[in-house]
Order: sequence, then structure tokens, then C-alpha cells
Amino acid sequence: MRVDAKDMGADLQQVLITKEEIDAKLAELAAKIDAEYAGKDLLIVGVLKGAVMVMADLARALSTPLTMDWMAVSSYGAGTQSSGVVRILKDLDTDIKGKHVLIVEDIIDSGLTLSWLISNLGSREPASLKVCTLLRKPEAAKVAIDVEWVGFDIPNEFVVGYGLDYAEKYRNLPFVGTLAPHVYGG
Ligand SMILES: O=P(O)(O)OC[C@H]1O[C@H](OP(=O)(O)OP(=O)(O)O)[C@H](O)[C@@H]1O
Ligand code: HPA
Ligand SMILES: [Mg+2]
Repeated sequence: MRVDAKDMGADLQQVLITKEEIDAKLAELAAKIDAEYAGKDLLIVGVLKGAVMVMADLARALSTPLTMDWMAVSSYGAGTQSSGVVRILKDLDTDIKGKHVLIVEDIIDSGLTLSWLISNLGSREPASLKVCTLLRKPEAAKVAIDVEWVGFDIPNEFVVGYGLDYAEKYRNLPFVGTLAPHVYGG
């Protein structure tokens, strides 16, 4: 199914990445991740709430046996700029010491959330700690982060859909799109 900007409502400007492109990319990433973790116990950690969709679809595309856990952090609140202050809203249920941990993110924007998360989870002594993100904005990076698996590098624009919100809305769109500036006063 092809979704055009005109079907998206006045709040949305443009489809950046279609559902079909996301599905194909996750299949490609899953094959690489399967190869990396063959014979190892894998724990995938989803970063709530944005990573819900990518976790659900990536987990089903993987064939490596795995367990799932979730962490909720927030640095954006209701705005379109990272506050830089990361708060833990929900910690992991499991002890990750000695485990092979893969952090699954929807987006790396400034990188502040992930850099904080890597140092937080890294201090818990996992056997390995790697990152998979669906989206990354190279032009927005405020800190350099070593990321093993990236789905798409995108321009420095605020995007919504496929888990990504603006003021908690649009997470359920099946594609990634840009928000019309009038919605956030741009
Ligand atoms: O690289 P950064 O600039 O730190 O931005 C990326 C983070 O921001 C978003 O989370 P948010 O804090 O909006 O919480 P949410 O997932 O519940 O929407 C997104 O899901 C990433 O976790
Ligand atoms: O572009 C974005 N859209 C939605 N949430 C976000 N969190 C960081 N960057 C973004
Ligand atoms: Mg958000």
C-alpha cells in the first residue's frame, strides 16, 4: 500500500520512509544480528516508548533465541528539542551482568539519550553491549556514539510515526514522516 502525504492529514508533511522500506530494512538488519549472536544468549532491550514498533518487528524478524526487557527513559518531554536531562521512568526487570545485550532504539538524534544509556547499562557488566537503531540523524549528533546497526540515516528534521511521537501523538503511523512546521510552531 502506498501512502501519500495527502492521505496523512494536515499535520504531516511528507512520507520519508514507507512501511515496505522499514520491513525490508529490518529483515536485512535481522540477518546480520542473527549472524553476530549465533550460539549466544541474547537479551534485547527496548527503549520505551519510541522503540515499541521496531522491537516488535525486529524481534519477529530474528531467529536467534532471545529474551526481551524494557527500559523507559525520557529526555524530550512534549517538545521537539532534547532537554539533555535523561530520567529513568522504568528500569530493567533483569540483571544484565554477563549477558549479551542489544539496545534497540527508534532514533538517535542528539545521541544524548543513548550515550547516557550506554554508560548506565555498561556499568552493570554485560558480556557485550551493542546498539541497533532504526533511524539516525548524523547532522544532529552532539556526542559520537559507536552504533553497530543503523537502519536509515535521515536529514535533521523532526519525524513522527512508527513509534516516534510529537506530544505523544502519531506513534501508530505505519511509516516515518515529517511533521508540518505549523504543528509545532516552526
Ligand atoms: O538522541 P536523542 O536526542 O537523545 O533522542 C533520541 C531519543 O528521544 C526519543 O525518546 P523520548 O525521550 O522522546 O521518549 P519516548 O520514546 O517515550 O517518546 C527517542 O525515542 C530516543 O530514545
Ligand atoms: O525527530 C524526532 N521525532 C520524534 N521523537 C524524537 N526524539 C528524538 N528525535 C525525534
Ligand atoms: Mg518522544
